[in-house]
Amino acid sequence: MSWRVFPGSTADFTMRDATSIPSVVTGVSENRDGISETHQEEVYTSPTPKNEFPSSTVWNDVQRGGDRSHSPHIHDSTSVQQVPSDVACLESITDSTVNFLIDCSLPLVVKQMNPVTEKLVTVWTDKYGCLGTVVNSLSKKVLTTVWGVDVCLRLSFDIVPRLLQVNFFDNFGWANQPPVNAVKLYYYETLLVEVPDMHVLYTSVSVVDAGIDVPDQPCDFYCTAVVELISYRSRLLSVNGCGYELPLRKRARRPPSVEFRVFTNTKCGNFKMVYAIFPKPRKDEVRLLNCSAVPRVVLDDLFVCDMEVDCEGATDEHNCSYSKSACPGMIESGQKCFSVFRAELANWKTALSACEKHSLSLAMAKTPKEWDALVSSFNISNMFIGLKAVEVSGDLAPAAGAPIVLASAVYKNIWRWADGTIAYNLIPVNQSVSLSSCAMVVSENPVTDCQDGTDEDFCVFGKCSEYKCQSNQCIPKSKSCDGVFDCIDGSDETCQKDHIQTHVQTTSFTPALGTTMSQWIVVFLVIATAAVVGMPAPEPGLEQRFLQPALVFIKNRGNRVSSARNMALQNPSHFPQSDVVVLERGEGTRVVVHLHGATVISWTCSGEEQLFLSSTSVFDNKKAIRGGIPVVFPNFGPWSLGPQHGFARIKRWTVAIPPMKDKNGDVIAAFSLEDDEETRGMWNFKFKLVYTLQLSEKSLVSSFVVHNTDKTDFEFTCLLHTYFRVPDIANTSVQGLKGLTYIDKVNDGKEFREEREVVTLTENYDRVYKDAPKTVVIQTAPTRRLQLSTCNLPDIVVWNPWEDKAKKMADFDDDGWRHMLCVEAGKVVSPVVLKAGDKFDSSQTFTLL
Ligand SMILES: O=P(O)(O)OC[C@H]1O[C@H](O)[C@H](O)[C@@H](O)[C@@H]1O
Repeated sequence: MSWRVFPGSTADFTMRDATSIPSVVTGVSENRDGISETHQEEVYTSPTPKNEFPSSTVWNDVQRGGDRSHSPHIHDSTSVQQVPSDVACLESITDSTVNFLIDCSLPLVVKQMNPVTEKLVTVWTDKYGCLGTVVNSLSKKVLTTVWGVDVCLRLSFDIVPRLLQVNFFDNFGWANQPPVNAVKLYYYETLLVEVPDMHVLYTSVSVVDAGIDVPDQPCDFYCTAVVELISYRSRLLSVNGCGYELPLRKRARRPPSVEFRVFTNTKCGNFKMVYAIFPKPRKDEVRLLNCSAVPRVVLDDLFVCDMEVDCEGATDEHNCSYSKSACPGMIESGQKCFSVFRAELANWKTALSACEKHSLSLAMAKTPKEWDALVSSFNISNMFIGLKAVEVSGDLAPAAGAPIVLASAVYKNIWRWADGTIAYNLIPVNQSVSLSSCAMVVSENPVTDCQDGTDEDFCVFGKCSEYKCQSNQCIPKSKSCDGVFDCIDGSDETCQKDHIQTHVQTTSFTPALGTTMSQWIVVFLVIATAAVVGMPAPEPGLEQRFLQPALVFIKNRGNRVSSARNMALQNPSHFPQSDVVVLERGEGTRVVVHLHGATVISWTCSGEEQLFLSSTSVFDNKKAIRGGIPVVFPNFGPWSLGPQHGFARIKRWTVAIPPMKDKNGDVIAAFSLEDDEETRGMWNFKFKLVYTLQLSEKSLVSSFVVHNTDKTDFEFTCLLHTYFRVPDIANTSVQGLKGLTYIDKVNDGKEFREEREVVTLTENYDRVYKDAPKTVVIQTAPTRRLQLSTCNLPDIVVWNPWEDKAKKMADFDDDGWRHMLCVEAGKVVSPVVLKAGDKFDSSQTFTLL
């Protein structure tokens, strides 16, 4: 059976409440040949249309990661909408495929086969919001959501099995198949994403095993593909970093599309496919994407910590494991910092101008050694290099058969390194390449001897009389704090002018002094294939070989450093400067506090992040932050007077003591919260909370003090709700709880005695351990242990929602439960009774062992 709705078709579509019970009605439509056919359709009718669509739980699910502030509504359930006469919204429906075109200015109604009942399910959009959702009528699960603003996008699907979650927005989306009971559930599935002309599709596919590995064949893999659809004739699909055949196929049709297919014979577990479509940059352009509107689930998969700057402000490369503190957001190698940009560069000149546009210099190599060092350092087989062009005389011409493809045919030059060695394995300078990037040196110790121009061919540092970024890049003053990221590390938009002024030094980044770059020619080589796994450590002695800033290269999109997942969000530059306070101890040790709830959102110790922060956490200064260390006060758990866990975590705190270093280099800061009309509306007492953080080399002390500033006594419970970041929940444990009585909140609050020395978690876990010892030890990774010492916080809650509950939480990553463990010290079993005028002191100390 196939369907097509023509302009003015007689087929009608009933708007209905998806939560009501469907009835089956017969409808009329026309098939591809224009012949009327009758069909059965599930129609939902509801006398009282609801405002939620289709139900809050499902809607929240769809919302995950998206920043969709307005909530969709459903039309009058009784109204009948017709496809407008001037647009054919619905292209075709076959028994296996629905194709629909969304025009955002018009209401849209389409239909889809219900794969289970094989009856049609009506699909509708919000009238002018261009929202469409396909709901599986049996499971009530949203299968598809389309959302457009002014882009029309065509999507088509094969039959979508119930367990496939598909979230398509106008230019990004994701589909994933969640594992059920840790058993793989595969169908033959195809998703087609059609990409408009002059756009680039970024996509990634990951297959994560659902717990059952075939021996010797671990299933997990992660691939990122950048698919350029320049011409529909081109069959090239650029897929890098995959040791497996990627189930992606480019279709030679117009408009170009990419097919993602999972085969039933795949032995592994669930999969995820994420895509984003962006306009293709012009050839001479390094275009950074405005990632602020891209959901985190998409960002994480496609861009974060892949050693390549994709987003404005380089927010995707902040706080990555490869980046040392000397190179914020950049790759450090040989005492230099590199940023790699994706660009549509055809030749050296466009690379150079693209680099200059970012106030950076094109990196160059002078010797084969530098070349080798860079190749090995970045684990890339081919790159662009800088060479000197020298007039050739006959006897210097390359020997016959030498593996040299020289541009000399064009320029009558031969290419040599600065030390005179002939450069081999080159391709002609005028060879155009379709996909490339440039690396730029943006930070280095000042090369002062270069400034007189006598001894160096290249010098990338000069005076910065303008605005100096924290990354040492020099940009025009007018570009700082103008709402646009110009510094690689985004530091020009933190607007800490005073602070930064004091750091402006006499060196910065301007192109060559003394010698112009035009004396050199850079040849672009195209990467064939390479897999980059993490960031290789620089070779010993590398710095000596880097006499000069190195070179320009293109980089494939390598495997992601999974441990860096989501960590970009824990970088303070993600937030308005007024919202976060940073306790910076140096050497990669710092704490970031969001003033919303005085929530510690990051604690890095020697560069290693200790805290989990959900990538779908909402930062709207209203909702509690999901992760870090929220402060729970004056009530732990559900509260009849106000929100769960009280109001402290959702109030804006004041900075009582800004970050200050003591003589040991430790950093202290304090935050306070006092009662106001809103708090008294829930809990009618006057109070003052003082929350002090002290960051040492290996420890973080959080002291929590409650002052009763009221004339009457009050009672409260409180807790520091720490989310630890763990590579794998399976490898975590808590020691020191043996013999304690615990309240099992997932078992009707019954009490049990903990018999285990080493408490591990294998399921939804929500236990309140009463009267815990002052010290427990938390194993957050096989090689990472922390000690938790408490004072006046006698109870310890151990919590992990596990898979099902995590999925139901809108602000929790689907697989976030694997990567977090909450160990929460508090006073929750019995309340603190605090007399008028009195104070309650408590603290917790985490020390890395
Ligand atoms: O979702 P939230 O309100 O942040 O609460 C998260 C969790 O906090 C604590 O660990 C409680 O013991 C749990 O019962 C609760 O689910």
